[in-house]
Amino acid sequence: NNLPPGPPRLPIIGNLYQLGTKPQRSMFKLSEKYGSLMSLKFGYVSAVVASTPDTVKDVLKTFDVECCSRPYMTYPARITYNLKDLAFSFYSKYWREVRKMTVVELYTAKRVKSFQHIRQEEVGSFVQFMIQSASLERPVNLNRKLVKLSGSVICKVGFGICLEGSKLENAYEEVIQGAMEVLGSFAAADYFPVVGKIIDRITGLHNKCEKVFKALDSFFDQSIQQHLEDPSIKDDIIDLLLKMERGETGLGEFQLTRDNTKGILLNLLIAGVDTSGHTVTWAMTHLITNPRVLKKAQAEVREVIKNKDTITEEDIERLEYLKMVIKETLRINPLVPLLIPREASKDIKIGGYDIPKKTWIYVNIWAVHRNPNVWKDPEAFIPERFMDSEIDYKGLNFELLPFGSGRRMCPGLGMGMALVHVTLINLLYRFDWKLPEGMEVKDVDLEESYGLVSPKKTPLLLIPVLTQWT
Ligand code: HEM
Repeated sequence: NNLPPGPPRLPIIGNLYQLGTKPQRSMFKLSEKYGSLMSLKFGYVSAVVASTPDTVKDVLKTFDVECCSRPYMTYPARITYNLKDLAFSFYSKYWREVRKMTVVELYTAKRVKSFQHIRQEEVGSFVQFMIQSASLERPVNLNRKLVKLSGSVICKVGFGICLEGSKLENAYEEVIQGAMEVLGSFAAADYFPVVGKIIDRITGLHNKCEKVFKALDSFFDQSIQQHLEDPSIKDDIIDLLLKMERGETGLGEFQLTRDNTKGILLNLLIAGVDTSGHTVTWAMTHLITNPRVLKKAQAEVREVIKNKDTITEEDIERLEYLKMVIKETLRINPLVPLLIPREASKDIKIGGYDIPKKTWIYVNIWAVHRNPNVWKDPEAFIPERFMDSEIDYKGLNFELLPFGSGRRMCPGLGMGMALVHVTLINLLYRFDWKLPEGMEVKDVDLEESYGLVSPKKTPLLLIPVLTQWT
């Protein structure tokens, strides 16, 4: 075969030793030397990595059908009730039915709009918390508070229950973060048959997966039980899934079981929570370290919103600079830097190279978003680069793909971005921000941690300051 070039590999482990703790960065560096389509070997798994807009376009557009399945991954399979979900299941009739159903039930613009009052309510309580912290001049851990905010919204939208008082209330952060680590891990079990499972037991990955699975499972049981006991909770996604289980309505040719219901719910919880919350944390991190941008964004928000008591999602449209700030945040810190791995479902040829069937395909959008041929001074946070630019994140511009593109593109874009915008508007409109005593801008680090998502590694601590707009 004429495979894409790649770095030399060690016997047995292949290139695994080169991934380090931040695979997106290591792969980016390697691609600068070995090319925009690069071969890697992880144990017995052959993989390719696409790292530039052109090669990514080949994978996500030209060969979307051939590249949109997912490989079988041991721990995602366990957490998703053996691939009964949307994000990790193979490209199949089942996936198509679940995607169609969840898009209609949750992700259309109309549905997203219908959940506006929930976002409004939850952001309202979040603002109240900030006001208290501001009056006590107490630093707030924004990572934690923002993930909790998106968790509260998702619990109400998807599960019809309050996060507070639920089985996840106290373990919430730990469970979601653990799930992301397990889902994004380069697990030995996937690359070394038999012995890999033993390695994962030694490293603790197996146990972590079991712990996370049990916590999530009992949360799903609780939400489902609540629906079964209280007939007044109806017309939400759980209600529909339960009707499908009972055969009152169908999902194509499929008869749903409780595991299908839980698998589908899992995506909603996991995909919806970390992503939106951490995107706002990254935006605030870049704003506090770029006072010029913070000032400009605040001035715009305050000018447009003026003295309105309630900030609505209709206000977003008029906030041109804020939208650029968010785009720039998603460019520098795409929350899912390698997307979710794909697998070639047949032999294909990309850029003259052979990609054999069953090859795992990684799309390194972290690298795409730093491509020097597209982005001048790529590490600098400059929202103005989007001024007079057509580039958007909706999957049509292969230079900016925080939500992916093609058949597997994130269906939750609208829901996620509505929360990101409305939260950020509130934070900028109502408060000024300062660093905790003794800290300076240069002390705020920009290091990300790696899992399926890449949040800021050390929490962002900021003190909200009351203003005339609070
Ligand atoms: C800022 C917020 C978000 C970002 C940056 C984001 C990003 C992504 C990315 C990059 C993917 C993988 C696409 C691929 O593999 O090609 C994805 C998949 C997915 N996302 Fe999102 N997401 C966000 C919010 C949400 C929300 C709020 C939900 C649901 C409530 C959601 C549900 C999903 C699902 C179900 C998938 C799997 C789709 C499939 O494989 O068919 N996402 N997301």
